[in-house]
Amino acid sequence: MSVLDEIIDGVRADLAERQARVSLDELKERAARAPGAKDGVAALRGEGVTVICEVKRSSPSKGALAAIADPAALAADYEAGGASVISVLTEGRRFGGSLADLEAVRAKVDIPVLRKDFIVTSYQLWEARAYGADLALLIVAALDQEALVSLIERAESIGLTPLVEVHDEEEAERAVDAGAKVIGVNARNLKDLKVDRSTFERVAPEIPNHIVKVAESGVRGPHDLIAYANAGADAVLVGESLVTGRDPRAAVADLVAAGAHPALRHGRS
Ligand SMILES: O=C(O)c1ccccc1NCC(=O)[C@H](O)[C@H](O)COP(=O)(O)O
Repeated sequence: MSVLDEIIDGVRADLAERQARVSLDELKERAARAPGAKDGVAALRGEGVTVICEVKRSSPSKGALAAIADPAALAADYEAGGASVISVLTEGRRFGGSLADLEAVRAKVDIPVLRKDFIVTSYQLWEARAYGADLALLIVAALDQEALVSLIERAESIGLTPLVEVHDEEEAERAVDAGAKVIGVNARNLKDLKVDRSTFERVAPEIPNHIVKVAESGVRGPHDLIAYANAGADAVLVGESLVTGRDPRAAVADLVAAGAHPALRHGRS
């Protein structure tokens, strides 16, 4: 069984437990009371390369990364450093996240918030909206084409911006065909969990320029952001280097400054 399949098995078990406790109607009522969703596409199409900063406690590839007792305080630091979007990993078993993290972050920051999880049903999209997310991750490798199209449509219909994640050229073609407006190319191979930063350079040409291109994983500092930008990234998504660093706010500010450099715009769409 692949790592992705194992993660999704756990996600489905936890999901069944939540569905038994909270009906879809209750979630929809909660979503109706949530603040209106912010425009994820507009937030990611900034002047320079925009930065998505992740609240990430642990991961299948690295195990424990950071305790993060106060995810909202970390998100506030990210926002103060100039982040455009906060990514909150809500998967509990492997990443140590929760919907409570999402809710706390939403209550603290003004910028859009991404629910980063392994979404396989529309119930999870309603959860995302009910707990204040503005964007939701959809992983092409986890979905057949019919489910991908249907979840993109459902997400957009409830105000969420789908960030559609791909790992190779074939998945990029599926994401484009499905109508994605934001596509993330994840450099972390889901089979062996190794990061190969050249994945973005290889896959990005398959994505038309009207679609926002996000380079995900493996950003250790400004030099990696610059390399992704020169390969055509409009945004980068950063987790590990921020949660393990000493000063997340300063680290984000360094990334944002690098992304705002006028010379980079030549490489961008
Ligand atoms: O991080 C992992 O080990 C991982 C394993 C399996 C599926 C997803 C995984 N990570 C989620 C992410 O996509 C990253 O958290 C995100 O791109 C940030 O990457 P990084 O800056 O390298 O932490």
